[in-house]
Amino acid sequence: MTTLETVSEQRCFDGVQGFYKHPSTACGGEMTFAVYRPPQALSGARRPVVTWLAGLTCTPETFTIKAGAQRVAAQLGLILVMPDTSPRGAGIAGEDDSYDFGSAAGFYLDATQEPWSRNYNMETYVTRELAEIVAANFPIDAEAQGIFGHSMGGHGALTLHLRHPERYRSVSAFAPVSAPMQCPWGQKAFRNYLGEDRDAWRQHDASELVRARPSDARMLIDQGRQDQFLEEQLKPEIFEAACKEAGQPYELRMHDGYDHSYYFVQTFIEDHLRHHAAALGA
Ligand SMILES: N[C@@H](CCC(=O)N[C@@H](CS)C(=O)NCC(=O)O)C(=O)O
Repeated sequence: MTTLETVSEQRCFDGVQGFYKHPSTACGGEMTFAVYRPPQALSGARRPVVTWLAGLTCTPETFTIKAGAQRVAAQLGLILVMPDTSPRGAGIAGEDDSYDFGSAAGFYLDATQEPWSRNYNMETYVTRELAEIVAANFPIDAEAQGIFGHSMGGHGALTLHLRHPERYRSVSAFAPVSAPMQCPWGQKAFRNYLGEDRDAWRQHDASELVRARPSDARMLIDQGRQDQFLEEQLKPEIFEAACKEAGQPYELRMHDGYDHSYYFVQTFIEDHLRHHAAALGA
């Protein structure tokens, strides 16, 4: 049984916002994550849980502090889980050199290439190791789990839902990296974590995955039209075309004036929380 250390716990909208750390087998070192427990969960009642995957440069604190999600999660009785965006301090040469690869850029996949494969196993970490730790330590309803995220984390939410539809029944994303094989962020990450095999890349590209195995869940995606990464990195039109072709239920909402920041995320976070609560029967 993994030992969980409480870093901090604070009252928030009659629930508890906590930060925790634990030794991780998947990531070969200590990992930190955050959990918000709504008031309904404090008496031990099992509640639906939604995991938030953050983007490049983020930590478990980013969404926790900037998205303003706790007020509505408290109303809806949703437990929120905020993992880190990569292993930390793995000791791999170059891991801290760039903002879009290595530390804070784990891309929610298991690396197959040395030296990254020793620590950078964020898919196993999020979907198995952390999921088990959360289930053992917090009153989640294991049959009611969803996933959402922003940018690199939007990519993670779409791909982890499509790869594990039985675990994550509801899904949504803000400004996701929608076709990573066709953008610089994705190509850099896939080349270094997965090598040159394009078939391996396809298993982690939402636009490729949705064509191969669409899900029954309706995907909610929000995207700002003034997002500085829209054309070069995010490419929602490729994912939209793939969803149409595959018959994947989805709603892509384009918003005038919004950029890539957490001001955009906090504007629409309530819609996403309600989307998950409705899908999970909260
Ligand atoms: N720092 C990068 C941009 C990184 C970035 O925009 N990260 C997004 C996710 S992809 C984010 O949420 N950053 C944290 C924040 O806004 O607090 C740059 O200089 O271009």
